[in-house]
Amino acid sequence: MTQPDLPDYAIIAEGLEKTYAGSKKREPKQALKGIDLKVRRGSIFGLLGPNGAGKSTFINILAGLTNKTGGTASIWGHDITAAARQARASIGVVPQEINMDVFFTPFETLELMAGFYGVPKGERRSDELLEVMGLADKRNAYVRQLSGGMKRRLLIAKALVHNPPVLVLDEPTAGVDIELRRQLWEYVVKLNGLGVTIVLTTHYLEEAQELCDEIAIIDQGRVVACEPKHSLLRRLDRKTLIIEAEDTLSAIPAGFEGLDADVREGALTITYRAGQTSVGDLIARFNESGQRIRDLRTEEPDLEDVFLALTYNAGHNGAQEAKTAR
Ligand SMILES: Nc1ncnc2c1ncn2[C@@H]1O[C@H](COP(=O)(O)OP(=O)(O)OP(=O)(O)O)[C@@H](O)[C@H]1O
Repeated sequence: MTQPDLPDYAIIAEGLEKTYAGSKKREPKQALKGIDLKVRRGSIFGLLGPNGAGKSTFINILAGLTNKTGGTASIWGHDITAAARQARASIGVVPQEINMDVFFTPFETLELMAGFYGVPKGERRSDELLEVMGLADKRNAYVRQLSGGMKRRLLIAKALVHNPPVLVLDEPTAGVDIELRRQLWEYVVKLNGLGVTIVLTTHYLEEAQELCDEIAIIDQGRVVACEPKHSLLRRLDRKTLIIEAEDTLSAIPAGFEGLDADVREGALTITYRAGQTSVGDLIARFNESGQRIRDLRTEEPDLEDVFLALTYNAGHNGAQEAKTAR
């Protein structure tokens, strides 16, 4: 602990396992095969993985909705089994589905939820939450009159009524248009600025890349990566150099034998390992070939490339779905 009473990690999972019991018709399913994860306090943590990787199972265990079958987990320093009540009080979960009683107003919805959590009347923050989530002017409207984006914001507010230091968002923007997604993420960043540790699952890898400072990738019930975004992106140690010549190229110039080079749309594209080859060497080779450079640029791998490389298992299409979901 660096500050009194504040844990260094908002969530710690060690060897967390879940096997769903089988039935006559169904084999038991081991959804989590020993998850080790640490979510740093104050971070925006992305939990990524193909469909069926185990993300929802993991979140449901933390939320107290599903029982683990092995390992340990703690939220804000509280063991989810030994100190279940404190652990549950430390986390708010925004579910994938919109599940609200449409006949209540946003204010009533939050008050009811606060009552459910046993928050005394004097300590409730319904109006403050409506303000933070940009819903103050909808305080007394009926939920059924709210737009999709407003409903999602209300769901976030609902998960925050008991003032949890950790907020988990399970695919909060699935099926939401780009403008609304951007708006929702602005609120999430704002909450993080107010000190809330955020864990989110998303299929939109570009957004995870933009928003998250730490990322875990889960595949088939196992963690295949868990590290700061920047080190994850460096993992591939791969860059691409694109050189446009004064004259449009029709073939790979001499000197690039043995390298991963190609001519695309008249430009030379070379993919290389940054640790082994320097841009200077590649440019020198190009000049030696007698060509003159008109323009050049480099491209670095993005989260999608890393995700695909780490979850590339036979029969998996989740990564591909993630790619097409954008
Ligand atoms: N109640 C259940 N009974 C049996 N198997 C289950 C149950 N819930 C989930 N599973 C299985 O456990 C595995 C992990 O599922 P989970 O929903 O945690 O994955 P996910 O990563 O959240 O996927 P998605 O991105 O599609 O939501 C899958 O193979 C799923 O079919």
